[in-house]
Amino acid sequence: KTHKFWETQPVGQFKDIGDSSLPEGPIESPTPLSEVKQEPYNLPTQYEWTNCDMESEETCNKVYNLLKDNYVEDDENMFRFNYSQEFLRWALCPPGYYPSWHIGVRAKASQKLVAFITGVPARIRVRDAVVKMVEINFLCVHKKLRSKRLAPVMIKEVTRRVHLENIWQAAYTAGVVLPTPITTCQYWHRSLNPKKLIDVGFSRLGARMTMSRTIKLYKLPDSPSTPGFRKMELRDVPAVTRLLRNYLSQFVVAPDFDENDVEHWLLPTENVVDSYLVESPETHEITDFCSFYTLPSSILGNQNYLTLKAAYSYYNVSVKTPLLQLMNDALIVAKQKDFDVFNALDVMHNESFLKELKFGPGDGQLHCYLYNYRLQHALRPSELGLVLL
Ligand SMILES: CCOC(=O)c1cnc2ccc(OC)cc2c1SCCC#N
Repeated sequence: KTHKFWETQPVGQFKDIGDSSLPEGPIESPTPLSEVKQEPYNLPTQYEWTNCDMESEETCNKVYNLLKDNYVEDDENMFRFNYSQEFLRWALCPPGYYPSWHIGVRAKASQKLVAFITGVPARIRVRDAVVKMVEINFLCVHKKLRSKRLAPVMIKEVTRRVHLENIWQAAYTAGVVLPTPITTCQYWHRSLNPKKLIDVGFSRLGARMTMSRTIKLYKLPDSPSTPGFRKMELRDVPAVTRLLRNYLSQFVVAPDFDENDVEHWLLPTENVVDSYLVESPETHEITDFCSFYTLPSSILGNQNYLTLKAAYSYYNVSVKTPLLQLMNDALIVAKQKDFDVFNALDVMHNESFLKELKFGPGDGQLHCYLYNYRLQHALRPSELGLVLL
């Protein structure tokens, strides 16, 4: 397969796989800032660059609608991600973010937003090196402008703006294979509302299974089983940060979260992220943590349902409470909050609970990438401690 654009980029190339003479780490050295291209890349003449101020209700709404109508769909075009406006503000405005990294492409004549790409800063540890990176996300080109080769120039433009801030590495994911994944994850799905998933055509009634038998199979208790299981609060940030940093230290690639990061990424935010912890009733020590984020999807071409309410496993820490029990409690609270499905990737220790908690494997894969950073060989998903939104 020819990757015209990616073969020009400092990423692991397929031809290099297995070449152990190539050292692990940055592929290209930083360029002196004076040598970074100072002016934006050229777009086709009828389009212009525009910075999208995500803290502006009006602009955030335009980005929301572009993504709602044109962002990623599954292979069978049954679903399209429908990130909410509050989710987009959360995902794109973390501590230290750069508004200039929320890049839109506008049609000059109509002033309509026709494409989008974003970067947010992140400190990511790779083995024992903490690297300042950008997390690239939400690359979206309007359905009517596909195959105009807009994506490569958008990727070059966000790269240029990131270089101007002296950042030289990136992390990103894609449903497609590009040079070269550091790992490939599998999606797993746990039905919470099996009737709806069957009605929309995602799930099918098992052989010799009735609908009522299927509903019973996925039934969950009304409340969590772990004593001391409660919502995370602001006062818990120091303890959760310690717990999470220690737990993530076992993975090859993981975020290097500090208390500021934990406060932004993990404090419960309505309709965006839910996080719970276990506080020992005896000692009041915080021993475990689990979290999931809210990412609805539009259901395409179904008369009875418009939206799928999906929860996505985020960061979970099991020290005292078995991960199986902790995640079962996460399923219980997600069901209480009326989610239709709980999704998880086979990253970190997730494989240990997926089958037992009645997750089924999805048919989509998620490939994870680093830009300008070589790993000598691909990782197992269980070695990845990073969840990108
Ligand atoms: C019911 C299980 O499937 C999904 O939750 C879902 C929902 N919306 C999507 C939108 C675009 C899409 O494009 C790959 C996939 C989905 C998926 S499956 C992969 C995500 C997970 N877990």
